[in-house]
Amino acid sequence: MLDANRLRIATRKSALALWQAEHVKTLLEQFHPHLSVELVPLSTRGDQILDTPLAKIGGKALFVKELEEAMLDGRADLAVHSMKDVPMQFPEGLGLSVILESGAPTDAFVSNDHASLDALPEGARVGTSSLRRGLQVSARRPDLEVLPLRGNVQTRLGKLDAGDFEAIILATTGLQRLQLADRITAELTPEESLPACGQGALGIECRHDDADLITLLAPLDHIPTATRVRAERALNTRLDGGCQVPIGGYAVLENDGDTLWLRGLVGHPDGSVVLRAESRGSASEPESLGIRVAEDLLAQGAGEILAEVYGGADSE
Ligand SMILES: NCc1[nH]cc(CCC(=O)O)c1CC(=O)O
Repeated sequence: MLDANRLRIATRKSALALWQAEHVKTLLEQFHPHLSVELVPLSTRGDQILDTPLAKIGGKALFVKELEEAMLDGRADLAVHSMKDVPMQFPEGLGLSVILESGAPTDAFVSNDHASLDALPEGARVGTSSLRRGLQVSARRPDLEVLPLRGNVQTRLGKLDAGDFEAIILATTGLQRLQLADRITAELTPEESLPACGQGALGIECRHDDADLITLLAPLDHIPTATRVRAERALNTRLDGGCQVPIGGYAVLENDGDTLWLRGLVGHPDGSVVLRAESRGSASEPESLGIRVAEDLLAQGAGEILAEVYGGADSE
């Protein structure tokens, strides 16, 4: 932190990224009225390459590299990330300092003509580039045609409205944050679409050695969300999951926050195999619960499915 009264948030320029950065700015200025927080909008390589499947261009790290460089060379103090997009490893000197209270963790079914996934006509086209979403759609409705859909939230809705698809699947919270909740036709239950690890939650990345900044960020930390996300990320890490993977992980707190219930899923991208595991454990040890559920999935053959997806250039 160069200046005790001024903080700079590195952010991508998409509407969702800007909303998230503004949200953190508002919270920080509420907790610390003397602070002035500004946004530093940056273009990332990921934003510039829109037509190639993410798995082929090196995954979601492409969306954070420029932000991380800005923090490392002192052009910015912090960056706000959707926890489901944050890689497990951080560059030397950077780390996750806090996890904010989660929005809705679910996926949303969005269609202009059809009320639900089950109500789609045979052969209908469903847009999503998420292997996790696609495989769950295909497993439930093998007759549907799951097609790639990339771009920011508005671009994806535009392609639906243009008639490219009968329905698309998006994150509920992304639509809510952009004041587009009225586009949600039906919120998918975790049984219909198990969310991604960390979905709905925001995290803040900054330099490890920036002790003053870490003190300022502390009031934004939300322990129940952090607990949930730690279990989900431990599951993902034990499965050796990168970002673009056919893995779901979703934990909820029970018993006044004493117990965590974690459900995990790994599937073949075409939906022909779906492995599920779940377990409950102490909320004081989220990582061991995540590892346990991951090992249950591995015992069922998750490793073979994931090796095929990572190794197979023709998986997308
Ligand atoms: N993949 C892009 C992305 N990253 C985070 C969100 C939504 C916000 C969140 O889940 O925290 C979205 C949009 C989407 O998946 O529809």
